[in-house]
Amino acid sequence: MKIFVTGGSGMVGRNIIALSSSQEHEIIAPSSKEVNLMNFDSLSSFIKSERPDAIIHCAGLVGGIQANIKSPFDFAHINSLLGLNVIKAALDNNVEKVLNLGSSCMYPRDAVNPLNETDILKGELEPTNEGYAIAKVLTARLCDYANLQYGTNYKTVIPCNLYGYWDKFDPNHSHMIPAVIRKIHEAKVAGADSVEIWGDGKTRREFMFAEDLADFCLFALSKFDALEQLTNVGLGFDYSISDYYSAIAELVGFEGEFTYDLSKPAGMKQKLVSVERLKQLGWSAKHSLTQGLEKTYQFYLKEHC
Ligand SMILES: NC(=O)c1ccc[n+]([C@@H]2O[C@H](COP(=O)([O-])OP(=O)(O)OC[C@H]3O[C@@H](n4cnc5c(N)ncnc54)[C@H](OP(=O)(O)O)[C@@H]3O)[C@@H](O)[C@H]2O)c1
Ligand SMILES: C[C@@H]1O[C@H](OP(=O)(O)OP(=O)(O)OC[C@H]2O[C@@H](n3cnc4c(=O)[nH]c(N)nc43)[C@H](O)[C@@H]2O)[C@@H](O)[C@H](O)[C@@H]1O
Repeated sequence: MKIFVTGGSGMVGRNIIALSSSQEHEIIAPSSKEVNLMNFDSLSSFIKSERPDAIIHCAGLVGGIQANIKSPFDFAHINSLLGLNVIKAALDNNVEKVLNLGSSCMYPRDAVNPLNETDILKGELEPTNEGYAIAKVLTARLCDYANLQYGTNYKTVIPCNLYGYWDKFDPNHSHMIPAVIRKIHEAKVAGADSVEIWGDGKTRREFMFAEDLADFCLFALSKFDALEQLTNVGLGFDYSISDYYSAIAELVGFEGEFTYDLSKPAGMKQKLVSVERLKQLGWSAKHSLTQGLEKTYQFYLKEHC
């Protein structure tokens, strides 16, 4: 299968490309310099000339809670335009399959956990990432509407939080796990006696190793007709922020104390996605938290230290 991976130089995209090399797929993954997805005409002519069998839409402006709070307009504008362009260009060029990546932040902030795919748009969004969430809902709905109006086969997966190889370790953009790996590593190297936790540590999150999501995306393309319109991709369990800090401190060998900065934003109290549809497909993630953290820390040491 010829697959156009948008966002191929990002964390999820690079994990998909790394995994697909061992399978019989032809992957095309231009960077934004080669094909700027914000430019509809260049995107559409790229698809017209390459004629992919499928698109996995990973491209986006993506970041942690602090990045989303700082740039709500950019997160809404860029992610909406990317979604509009990719789905319209796929439609115009008769691309057979689109696998669109949503995010668990698109669920209502107060929805009962675990979050079901039927909960989308049933309540107010989380203010810290509302712009990004609106863009994600828009793109998912565009896939639904294209299928209704034109009989296409465009589907959306909704991953929980992710971490892993090729993650962002810059604290201005990082999600929690890469930020905490860097923070605790630097504290250990500096001989610091404490590390600060954002919030009270009681917030809960579900983090999946990105290589496992990449494995699911390729699995989903092979079972595309069995896929529902919306499918959560998660672990089925979560941990508190304090649990993550303790697991990373143990991995790094940091024996200091933790302090709590309650002025820091905590976002949604919990974002655990239901894995009922995932179980029906017969897929589950391979890596435990310990295994995923170990691989990510080794990657950080090799690439960033
Ligand atoms: N990371 C998470 O925790 C998480 C959780 C749930 C869902 N997701 C979703 O998974 C997908 C991938 O996330 P990620 O963590 O891999 O993001 P990432 O590492 O930030 O990668 C984003 C990619 O999008 C590309 N991109 C951005 N603007 C572009 C443009 N105008 N034209 C072409 N390419 C453009 C970037 O390419 P350049 O570098 O060339 O600009 C980059 O390769 C996103 O849709 C995200 O919403 C992520
Ligand atoms: C999947 C992503 O989820 C994102 O929300 P969200 O899980 O809160 O994003 P994260 O930045 O991963 O934060 C997760 C939780 O970890 C806490 N946290 C504790 N220490 C730190 C730290 O040092 N750095 C960071 N970054 N967090 C930290 C943070 O307050 C929040 O409650 C959305 O903003 C994105 O748009 C996207 O949807």
